[in-house]
Amino acid sequence: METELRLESSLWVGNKRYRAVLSGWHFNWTEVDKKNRDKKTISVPVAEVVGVEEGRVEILPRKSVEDTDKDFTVFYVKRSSSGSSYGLLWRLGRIQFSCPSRVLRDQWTKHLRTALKTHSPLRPNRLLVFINPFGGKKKGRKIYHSLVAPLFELAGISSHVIVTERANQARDHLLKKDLKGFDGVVCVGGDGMFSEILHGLIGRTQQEAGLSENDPTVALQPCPLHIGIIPAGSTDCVCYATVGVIDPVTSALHIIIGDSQPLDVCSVHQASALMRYSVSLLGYGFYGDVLAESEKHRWMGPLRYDYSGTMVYLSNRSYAGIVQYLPADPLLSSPRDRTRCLSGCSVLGVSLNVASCLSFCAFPGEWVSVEGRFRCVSLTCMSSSCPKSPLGLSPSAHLADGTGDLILVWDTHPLGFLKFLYRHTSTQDQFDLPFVEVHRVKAVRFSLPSERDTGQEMTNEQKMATPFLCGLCCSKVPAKSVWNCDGEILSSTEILCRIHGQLVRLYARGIEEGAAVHNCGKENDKCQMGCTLIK
Ligand SMILES: CCCCCCCCCCCCC/C=C/[C@@H](O)[C@H](COP(=O)(O)O)NC(=O)CCCCC
Ligand SMILES: Nc1ncnc2c1ncn2[C@@H]1O[C@H](COP(=O)(O)OP(=O)(O)O)[C@@H](O)[C@H]1O
Ligand SMILES: [Ca+2]
Repeated sequence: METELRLESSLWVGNKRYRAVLSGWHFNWTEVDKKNRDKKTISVPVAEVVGVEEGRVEILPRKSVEDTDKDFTVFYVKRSSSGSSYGLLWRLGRIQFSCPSRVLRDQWTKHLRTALKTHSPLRPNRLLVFINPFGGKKKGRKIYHSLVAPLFELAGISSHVIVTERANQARDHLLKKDLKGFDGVVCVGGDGMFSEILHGLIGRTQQEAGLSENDPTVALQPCPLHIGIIPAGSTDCVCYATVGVIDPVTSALHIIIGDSQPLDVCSVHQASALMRYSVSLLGYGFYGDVLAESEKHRWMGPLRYDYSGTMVYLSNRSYAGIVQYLPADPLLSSPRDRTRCLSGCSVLGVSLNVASCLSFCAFPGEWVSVEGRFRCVSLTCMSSSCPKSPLGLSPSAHLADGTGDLILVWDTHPLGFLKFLYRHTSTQDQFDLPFVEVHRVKAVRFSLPSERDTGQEMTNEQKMATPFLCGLCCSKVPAKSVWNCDGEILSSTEILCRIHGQLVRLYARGIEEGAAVHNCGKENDKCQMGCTLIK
């Protein structure tokens, strides 16, 4: 049995005396003062101690060390509300203690360091860091060197940094180079950069396990290395949906303390070839068109999505398609149950087993099939919340339950579609519209109806409702859209998608919410459930 590391003594902070206690999972200190009648204690979980240094140490604005005999400095995670976002910002807290003797100081630093190792086994020692210098507002390098690297250094993490010189360099490195000695891979960039790391690590893991990624029925091997995301992109959806804020310091602290969040991944196949993996948005129709349009305007930076979104909305397109899906167990959860997947969420699941995946061919009866014209067809393994849409594409989706949410938006009047889109920016239910359906699924297949049905002439009504782009200059609606797969355009339209439960792990812990109302009626720190009602 593990022996409890306990240490208790009087310590000084400035000219005030404190009772400091290290016991079990916590380190806390209480001012010993008659005026502190309510005995206000600051308590830090040992797992959230970032580092312990001898002497009086500061790291911001730059590192300074006053090497004294009887002092030690503790750095820890301090939370603050993030204002506009749902999650909490993490900042580096610092406290400098003075001991009556050097012996006691050494005892404190030794005990705290041992406790750290015992209580957070997943803390990384060595990281491989990829920086995309062109992501988002092109600030990746600056963000890493000024905000993240000093924290890694403080925590004793050594990192090998690669600033990418081309697209797919990070993916290729992970597929081919020696990864021995690394505990995790960090990407500094956006969802596209994350996707490179995802493909590199999943591919490498399957190669080493001798599994074929091209076979959609194969049970893929989970990746051993953790992934950390330092947000420096345009949408930063994966970071937002797993941490709750877009903040490099918060993300760096999650990496340092070795937080671990499993994540579902969707594999996308065409015939018997793997096309790509997706974790956030796999979208056909509106989201595919927005991505295709936005690629022409990359020079605009993150604003390209706002511009292209407006243009594509005004082009008023819908597309014919056949969607088949394998529903998940409705007794376990539903995309409309108004729960949210928050830190400590208990809605977990495993991957679709091989037999039920094969049953797509063998037992078509389990699959549901719908056909018609759609504004958009989207599949997401997580909420896909992002700063544009704080509750996301599917607010009750779960990060690690082995399912995805399929959102079908049938063709509708332009104002109806605008209402649907607009609801993503507030807490209004975007699924509570007559032309929208949402299904929790384990697999999806998309195909096109026969050719003569797709190149339809525009009706006069459609022409009137289409004041820009194709409506004014063309007489045909484009026959097909493209798939937006986490920000990459897929080269095929007809695809088979399968959700793999918990295929990768991130240095994150899900969204920590400030003042939330829980299903169990208890407050945040007492709730055992993890899931809360939508605010
Ligand atoms: C009238 C107001 C309309 C607001 C619509 C809001 C809907 C927003 C949902 C966004 C979901 C985003 C899911 C994430 C997608 C990213 O993977 C992808 C690539 O990101 P990056 O690598 O950072 O460039 N981003 C997009 O495809 C952008 C979609 C924007 C749609 C308007
Ligand atoms: N050095 C580079 N030059 C050009 N493209 C790159 C480079 N490094 C990464 N990329 C690619 O840039 C794309 C977008 O990167 P990302 O970091 O997601 O930024 P954004 O969120 O602005 O799209 C990714 O698909 C990635 O493959
Ligand atoms: Ca999921």
